[in-house]
Amino acid sequence: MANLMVLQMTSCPDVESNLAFVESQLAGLTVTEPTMVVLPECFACFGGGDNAQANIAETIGNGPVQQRLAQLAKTFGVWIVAGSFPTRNSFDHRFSASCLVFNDQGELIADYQKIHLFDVQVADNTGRYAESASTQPGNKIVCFDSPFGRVGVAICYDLRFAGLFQAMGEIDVLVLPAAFTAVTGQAHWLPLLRARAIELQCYVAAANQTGIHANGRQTYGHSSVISPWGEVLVELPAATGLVGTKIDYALLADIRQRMPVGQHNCFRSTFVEPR
Ligand SMILES: O=C(O)CNC(=O)[C@H](CS)NC(=O)CCC(=O)C(=O)O
Repeated sequence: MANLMVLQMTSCPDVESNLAFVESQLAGLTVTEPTMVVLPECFACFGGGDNAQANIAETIGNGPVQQRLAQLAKTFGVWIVAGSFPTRNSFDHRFSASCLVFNDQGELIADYQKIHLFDVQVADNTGRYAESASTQPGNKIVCFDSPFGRVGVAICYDLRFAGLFQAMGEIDVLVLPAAFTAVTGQAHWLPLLRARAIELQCYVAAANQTGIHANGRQTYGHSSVISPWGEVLVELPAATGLVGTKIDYALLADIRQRMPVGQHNCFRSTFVEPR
């Protein structure tokens, strides 16, 4: 058996207080089987503007926040899917929105850079979002094998682009850190999550930001874990905290055996090797 958990946060610009919150939540867990905890987008720093993020950017595999996450994963014996965190490289002045995956030994075993950037006008008090001004888009699809099965990674706005998920091939779990806005989340968050779960016949573990942030932005909350049949198994509407559920591998196999959409799919990806 294995557990999938999502941590809902109201992250602020202060890194230490956000990390302290993550730590306090993990400290409350009793871990007796493999457990994966998904943190939201910008878990370490949110609402402080692009400069605040640029200031804490680290190179992948190196830096104080990554060290802290590795130590938390090891101490509490959980896999951590560390939302998005700004990472730096030498070929672009902008940072990448990276999702960093640590195993329960504290090893960094995957990193994904958000591909679709939120350059969108929303009918809220922010209005115009221009993520690509500060963020460099990623260009590689990331899936990895784990005690939870094969896991695909996407971040927030990526959720809207079905082609990305079709290209992943067969996965058992989709992890999705997000900072979905209150306005767009109300309209689209759960239907999109459920659609991805139904189409891919996989669990979806989606961790969102919630509430009102330092810059006045409001995020939607409703972090949830969805079953491969598209049911919302657990959901946290507005509060911060952890929720989760066990993965039922017999259910996964049964759904795919009865309705083998992966095999019937005439548009199946040739991009990723079949497992
Ligand atoms: O910029 C930051 O500070 C952190 N990044 C975010 O909050 C990102 C980009 S602005 N948010 C989204 O992608 C929301 C997507 C969304 O809400 C939708 O697809 O409807």
